[in-house]
Amino acid sequence: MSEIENGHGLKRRREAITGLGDALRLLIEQATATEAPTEELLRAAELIRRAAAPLGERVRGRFETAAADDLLGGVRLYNPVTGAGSAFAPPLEIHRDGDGAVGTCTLGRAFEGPPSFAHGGVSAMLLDQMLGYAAGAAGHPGMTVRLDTGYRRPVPLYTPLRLTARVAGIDGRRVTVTGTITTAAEPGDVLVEATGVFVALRAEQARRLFGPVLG
Ligand SMILES: CCCCCCCCCCCCCC(=O)SCCNC(=O)CCNC(=O)[C@H](O)C(C)(C)COP(=O)(O)OP(=O)(O)OC[C@H]1O[C@@H](n2cnc3c(N)ncnc32)[C@H](O)[C@@H]1OP(=O)(O)O
Repeated sequence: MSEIENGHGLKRRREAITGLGDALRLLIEQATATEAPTEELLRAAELIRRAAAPLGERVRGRFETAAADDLLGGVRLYNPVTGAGSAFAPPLEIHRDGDGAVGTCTLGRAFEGPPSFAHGGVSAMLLDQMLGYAAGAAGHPGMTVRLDTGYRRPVPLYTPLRLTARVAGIDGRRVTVTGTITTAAEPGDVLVEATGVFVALRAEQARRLFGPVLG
């Protein structure tokens, strides 16, 4: 019997995944910001390789969902933007807000593009997720077919950010969603704005793209 077949086991595993994600994010932040002696870097690399080895002993294949995830219930612990278990995710926390969505996150050194500011691709990634969430929350989930981003001011690192998204229009299978990034302290001062187009998949497209995953 799988160790997570009862509810308690699942809760414990999700907490463990979140704990591992937190540790990995700390590692990435420290490893990116460090000016420690070279010997320390060599020692850390060896320790990290040793820590990674047992995790690699049982892994899932490309089309297998994580045992702790609930794909149809929207639980994606390794999503690279929102996933608590993802070393790569800030993670961005998103909530519904009226007819739209609001998100919060703080970006560390690993997301740096121009010195002391976020990489533009990172802003686009955050907004893609925000806009996709707002489309889904409005009952029109789809895949991104277009994402236009306008960079008005650089996005500062180590600063709490606020992101917004709301559906601007629906045209058949196409949903247009707009969104912004500001700092939490100055929500009226838009740093990045985006407009995305999301397309609802036809049944045949969903089968072709996700059949191997959904089974
Ligand atoms: C609380 C609930 C929460 C929910 C949470 C969810 C969070 C999830 C957040 C996830 C967020 C992250 C999300 C991600 O990261 S999604 C990952 C990134 N996106 C992709 O990989 C999508 C790749 N594209 C495709 O596979 C195809 O284009 C698909 C299959 C989507 C459509 O197939 P196809 O291309 O063959 O099209 P169609 O014949 O079916 O027709 C479709 C309609 O769309 C129009 N069209 C096409 N392209 C464009 C374009 N560039 N600009 C404007 N319109 C375009 C097209 O003209 C047609 O319109 P119409 O002629 O019918 O009027």
